[in-house]
Amino acid sequence: MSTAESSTEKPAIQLRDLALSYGETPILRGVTLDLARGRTLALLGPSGCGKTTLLRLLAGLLFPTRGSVSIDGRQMADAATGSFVPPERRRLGMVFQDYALWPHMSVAGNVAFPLEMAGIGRTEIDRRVKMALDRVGLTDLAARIPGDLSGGQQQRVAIARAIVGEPKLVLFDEPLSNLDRELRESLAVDLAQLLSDLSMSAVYVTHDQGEAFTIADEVAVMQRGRIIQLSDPQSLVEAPANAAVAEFLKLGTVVEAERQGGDWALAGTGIRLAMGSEGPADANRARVMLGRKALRVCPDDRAQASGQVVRALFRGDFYALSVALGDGAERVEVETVSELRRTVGDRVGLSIEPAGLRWFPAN
Ligand SMILES: Nc1ncnc2c1ncn2[C@@H]1O[C@H](COP(=O)(O)OP(=O)(O)OP(=O)(O)O)[C@@H](O)[C@H]1O
Repeated sequence: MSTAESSTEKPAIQLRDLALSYGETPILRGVTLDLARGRTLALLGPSGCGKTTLLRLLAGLLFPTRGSVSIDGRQMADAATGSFVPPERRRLGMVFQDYALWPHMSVAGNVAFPLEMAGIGRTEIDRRVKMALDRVGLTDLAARIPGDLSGGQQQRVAIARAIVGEPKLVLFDEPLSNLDRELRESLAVDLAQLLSDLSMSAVYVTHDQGEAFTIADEVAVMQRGRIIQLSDPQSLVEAPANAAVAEFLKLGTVVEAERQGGDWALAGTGIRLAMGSEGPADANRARVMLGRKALRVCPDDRAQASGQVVRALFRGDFYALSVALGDGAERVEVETVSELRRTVGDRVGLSIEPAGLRWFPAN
């Protein structure tokens, strides 16, 4: 294999058992992953799960308590040997929340800024700025100031500034989180297109799953300092690795199930979910996710369960319903959809589609 060939195979990122603690408190608990070049990885998870900590370890703003970080085949930090490459020598681009553009500087001035800080000569700066603006389609707006640009154009300035130094990896720290939902959704689509056109390797921190699914090739779902699943967006939805992922992604309602007379039923109720052959073998209790397609509102004579509508939201061409099944301590709320209008307090019959259930081991 030639050197050129082998160098193209170096992963953009390699993390090995990466951990970080503050004193006795573990924050990141051993993350191992590879990201291939030109791919975008989203770090997705609830507040406090360690996304920013992982990003800061990649950026070189934190030193790991355990494990190692390599970027583009080069070791950047290794807790075992103490080796450490400082942030300014990691060849990274960063895009922050709200882009952090200088309001008084022109578009070209903003993009030139990191090169000026690095002491690069004027002619070279002009050449690189022109190239970066060209790549993001902003050449004609070089003399404008950020305040005179649309949200999408400002995003492009921030990206041009992040790529002007020809980084090996671009880190995005919740860049859209302070924007309103409509703008966020349209900018996420633009950004996904731009990242794919630029073939950049990127890591994107977000707590918004829609944004992660739009932008990323791979999504790492994090919980309490660990990656609980790393997959492409479609596999995450179709095959959540465990109940925690299914619950975090709100793919449906996860409920307790128990065997009753050989078949599976909603725990504590007589509501039959599946025949014994359709649930997990060798267990008497399990957890099961009732996805929206697992339950259908149907006429009473075909219903396998009935419940009371506790929430009904009109979504344009259907109603999203929350239905309470069972009663007392065993009452559970499940989500379903109905094409016919239903209101709070209505009793509805539900049919259960075993193919729409996803089984997980009991806790
Ligand atoms: N300097 C510090 N000392 C002690 N604990 C810290 C420090 N910095 C962060 N933490 C804790 O580490 C945990 C993970 O923080 P981190 O910022 O990585 O989470 P996050 O997933 O990015 O959350 P968010 O979405 O809210 O930004 C949090 O519980 C936080 O309080």
